[in-house]
Amino acid sequence: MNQEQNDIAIRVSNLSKCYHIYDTPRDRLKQFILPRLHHLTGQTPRQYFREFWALRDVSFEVKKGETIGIIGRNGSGKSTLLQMICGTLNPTSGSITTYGRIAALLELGSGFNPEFTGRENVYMNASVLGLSQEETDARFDDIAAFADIGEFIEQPVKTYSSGMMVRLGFAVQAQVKPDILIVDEALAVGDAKFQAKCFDRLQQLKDGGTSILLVTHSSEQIVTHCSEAILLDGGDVIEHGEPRYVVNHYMDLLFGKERKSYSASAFSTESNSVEPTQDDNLSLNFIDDVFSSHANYNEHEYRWGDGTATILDFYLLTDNEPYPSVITSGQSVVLGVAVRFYEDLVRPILGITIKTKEGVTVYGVNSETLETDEIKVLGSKGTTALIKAEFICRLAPGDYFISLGLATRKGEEIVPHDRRYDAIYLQIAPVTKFFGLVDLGLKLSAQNTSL
Ligand SMILES: Nc1ncnc2c1ncn2[C@@H]1O[C@H](COP(=O)(O)OP(=O)(O)OP(=O)(O)O)[C@@H](O)[C@H]1O
Repeated sequence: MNQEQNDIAIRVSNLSKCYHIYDTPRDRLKQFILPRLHHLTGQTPRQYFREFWALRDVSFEVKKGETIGIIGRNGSGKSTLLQMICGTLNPTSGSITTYGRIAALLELGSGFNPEFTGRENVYMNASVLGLSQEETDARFDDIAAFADIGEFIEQPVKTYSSGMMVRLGFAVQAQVKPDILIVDEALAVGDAKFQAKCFDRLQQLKDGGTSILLVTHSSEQIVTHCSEAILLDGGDVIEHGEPRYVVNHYMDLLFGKERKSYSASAFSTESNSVEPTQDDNLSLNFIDDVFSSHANYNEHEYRWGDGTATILDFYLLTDNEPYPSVITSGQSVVLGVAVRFYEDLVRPILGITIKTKEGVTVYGVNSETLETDEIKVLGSKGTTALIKAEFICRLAPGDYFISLGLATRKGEEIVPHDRRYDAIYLQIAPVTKFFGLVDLGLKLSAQNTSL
């Protein structure tokens, strides 16, 4: 085995899965019988099924100790992919190579026999994973303690709640220290405390060199726990890379209008006579897209939209410091954005969201929720506008990103013109005043009441 192979835990190459869909059970029967008869008669057989490609030409590698998140809408092919990696489903074409012991936490309680007790299932599960009776004896107390389901460990699994099943399943899989651990959405069932315990355990496994494939609908889990993410849609890999970027794309699939590719020309600016404006001692450019030229710009921003209106520039100001490298909690912040409308747009909406670096939304508003009438009347073709947001920064120390979006409504649907996710980076300085996520400005008072 060469060095490169030593580093790899899973290699998936051009993997595809095609299901045969039969409209009626009779078609299935015909498909089974008739080709055999045609074989005897020498006729060309007819096909009685439709092909459905649940996964198409998927390739990626997972290195040792790496955690890769797989995200996608319902039916995008995530479970199909995991089942093929676990060996419970055969690929139509392509190949999978895995190195080391694989443990999988797939569908709820899938590895359990419902008639057996928790204890018996632990032994069965562990033996499937390659542990001897003695090895399981040695680990049993740890497994039971991790699952923390009390006396239920001696009861048949069919009496368990779904949460208990996941607890026991995860406890077994995690205690055998697999080389590869596959977790399919199962953790979503556990309560928050148990989830936190599982993620601690996943971190320990990761530190010990276990590679993890995590399938989840939770973008926060992907951003927090994964080093890379893969977005599946309709059986295709449509994004593979930095988790934050992939998750933003996923959010657009869920909530956005169908993604239109934005071309340079869509965002290119027509030359006109509008001059850069001075505001709060900062110049904003209303002609060229100079957004990315400023200090707080995040080059990993994720941008898309139809380009009929664009966010060309921004400024950020705290206590007269333009584009501050560090902001102190409690300072007032002014954010200005320059927008330009290339078409007539009715009632444009500007949205602003602040997220932690883990992708957790701390705060989000838009001009509709705030009922900002001045923004509603903007949007005439060829015009530009300065939109200003002001707030007191009450964020806890850490790294944050501001996302901006310019959209209009078409009935119930939102039409995104320019979305600039995670486009502006904020660093909040350490403070000793409070701990936690946000400064609520709590005031303490006391009075001596002793007689
Ligand atoms: N045995 C099967 N026969 C035919 N089609 C199938 C079969 N199993 C899955 N599919 C189809 O393949 C597609 C992918 O299914 P899969 O379960 O992998 O999606 P998923 O991304 O895991 O979805 P979810 O988030 O809902 O769990 C779906 O359209 C599903 O209907």
